[in-house]
Amino acid sequence: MKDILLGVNVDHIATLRQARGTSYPDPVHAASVAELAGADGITIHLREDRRHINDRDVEVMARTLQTRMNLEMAVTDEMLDIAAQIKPKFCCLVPEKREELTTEGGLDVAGKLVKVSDAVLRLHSHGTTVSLFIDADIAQIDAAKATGAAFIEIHTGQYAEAETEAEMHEELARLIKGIEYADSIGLKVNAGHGLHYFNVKPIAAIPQIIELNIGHAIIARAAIDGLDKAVRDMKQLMLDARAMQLDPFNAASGH
Ligand SMILES: CC(=O)[C@@H](O)[C@H](O)COP(=O)(O)O
Ligand SMILES: NCC(=O)COP(=O)(O)O
Repeated sequence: MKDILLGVNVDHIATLRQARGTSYPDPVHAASVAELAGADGITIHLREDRRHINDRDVEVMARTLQTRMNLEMAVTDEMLDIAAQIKPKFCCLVPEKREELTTEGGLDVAGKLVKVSDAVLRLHSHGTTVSLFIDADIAQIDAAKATGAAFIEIHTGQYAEAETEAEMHEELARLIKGIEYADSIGLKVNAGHGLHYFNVKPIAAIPQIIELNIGHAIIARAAIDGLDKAVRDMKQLMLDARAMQLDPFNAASGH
């Protein structure tokens, strides 16, 4: 069974920096620490409002990352122009609303098929591999396939926000159904949003998942225990779940 990869999202190092308008903490430094601790890639979300990651962070990381950049961005001309300059290894197209606290759902690929397909084509033209951040919904998965994107990233937010074990199992079943379907039609599957140290194992145990992108929980843990330990512990939980070939539902029940 293939090892699962960890993409560390360093957005919220930049959130701390923006809180006071200082030059520290630097997400570029955090990315380097995360890579040395075992991150397989670095995810950064350049939002239209630059509330955390800014253009300087993207430009510097494009030159300094030793693993690879996964640039999350909205499907806009501004962001596509930036991606054409930076040429990240990966780009994940995400929905974005200025008023949202964080990403609230998956990209409506089915409803914006021509726009998203054109964006995928433009990103492919400069060698960027594209992932689409979508809900585990068959119509969205079919639409993602139709755009020509190689990857999808399944939104795990509803699973992460489940309040009861029954709800968590229901969400897990929905995610597994979508992930298995996406894999069956030739899409490569990543997952992310809201994952933390106590809910990651059932998701990491799903064999079709290639990579988990995790940010908020790792950066929050880093504030207490340091980023090196926060990354190493998360990666170990993921590798253990995969190596033990855990049943996701048993893992969700704490077995
Ligand atoms: C798409 C997604 O779930 C996250 O990677 C995204 O970055 C969340 O936005 P914030 O980082 O602004 O919370
Ligand atoms: N795409 C998910 C991601 O990069 C990190 O999301 P979160 O762990 O900060 O919720």
